Amino acid sequence: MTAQIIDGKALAEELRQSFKARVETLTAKGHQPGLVVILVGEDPASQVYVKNKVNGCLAIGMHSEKIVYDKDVDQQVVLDKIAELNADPSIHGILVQLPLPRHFDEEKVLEAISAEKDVDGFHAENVGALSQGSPRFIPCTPYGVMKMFEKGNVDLSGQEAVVIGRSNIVGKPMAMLLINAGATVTVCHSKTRDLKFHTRRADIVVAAVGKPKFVTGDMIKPGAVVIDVGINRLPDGKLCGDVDFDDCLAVAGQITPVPGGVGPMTITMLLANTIEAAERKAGIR
Ligand SMILES: Nc1nc(=O)c2c([nH]1)NC[C@@H]1CN(c3ccc(C(=O)N[C@@H](CCC(=O)O)C(=O)O)cc3)C=[N+]21
Ligand SMILES: [Mg+2]
Repeated sequence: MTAQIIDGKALAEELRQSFKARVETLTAKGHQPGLVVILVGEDPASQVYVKNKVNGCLAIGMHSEKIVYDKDVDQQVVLDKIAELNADPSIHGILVQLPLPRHFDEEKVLEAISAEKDVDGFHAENVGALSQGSPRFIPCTPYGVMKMFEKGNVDLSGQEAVVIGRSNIVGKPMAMLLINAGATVTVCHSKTRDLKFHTRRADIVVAAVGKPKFVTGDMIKPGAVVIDVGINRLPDGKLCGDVDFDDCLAVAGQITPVPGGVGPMTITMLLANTIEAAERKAGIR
């Protein structure tokens, strides 16, 4: 048996094409969607992601700009910029690229972003709305994964789902979305005693651990859907996920690749959230 591959890159492109008309309508009404990405420091991987985000916006007619600060910048400078962007009617989405340098209070920075412009969905108000089952902005990576389930015709209701990783960015919101969709959800993490016991009985496994090729074929139930959220840079410069793709390919029913899986979908859902923010402001939804 060979798993069906869920092509995130193709789905991302399909969705981005469908966004163009919405952007055009908004622009004609004087509400061209605008996203600002704030980057602190010069981490090369972050620079690539930020460039992909800005270019993804521009390619479908949105406005986008990045603001780059030196890694030693005073936190107050960033907070003042966020306040300015909160008040700027031409900007609908604000994203502060994580992680921030150590002298930053990450929570304070994220809470400074207006909840209406928090296209990452990391603001406490938006986290609360999601956990109550009435999301306003869904965090981009888990949102992208949900779209991939849709594309792969994965019916989540009643399914056993295991999320590996409990981060605020991926694991927790992913678990919330799966619960809201009717799955029975187990969240595993570094303290989990017998990980394989859990993953072996799962119909759906979402890996967000940050360890290259961590999930192997023997951990997977035959036919399961395996979603790889990991982005690990190997010493040879190659990108690799948290899933041992070649090993799981023979066991899984459906699987996502890295690159070309969840990553492109993350950026696509960032565009979707920014467009949605502009539509709300324009009174379209
Ligand atoms: N506030 C904030 N929001 C984020 O959404 C956020 C963040 N901070 N910090 C970093 C992570 C990481 N992230 C990625 C997005 C796209 C790809 C992506 O497009 N990956 C391509 C490959 C890109 C490459 O070649 O490096 C792929 O998987 O095919 C990867 C990683 C968003 N993040
Ligand atoms: Mg963890």
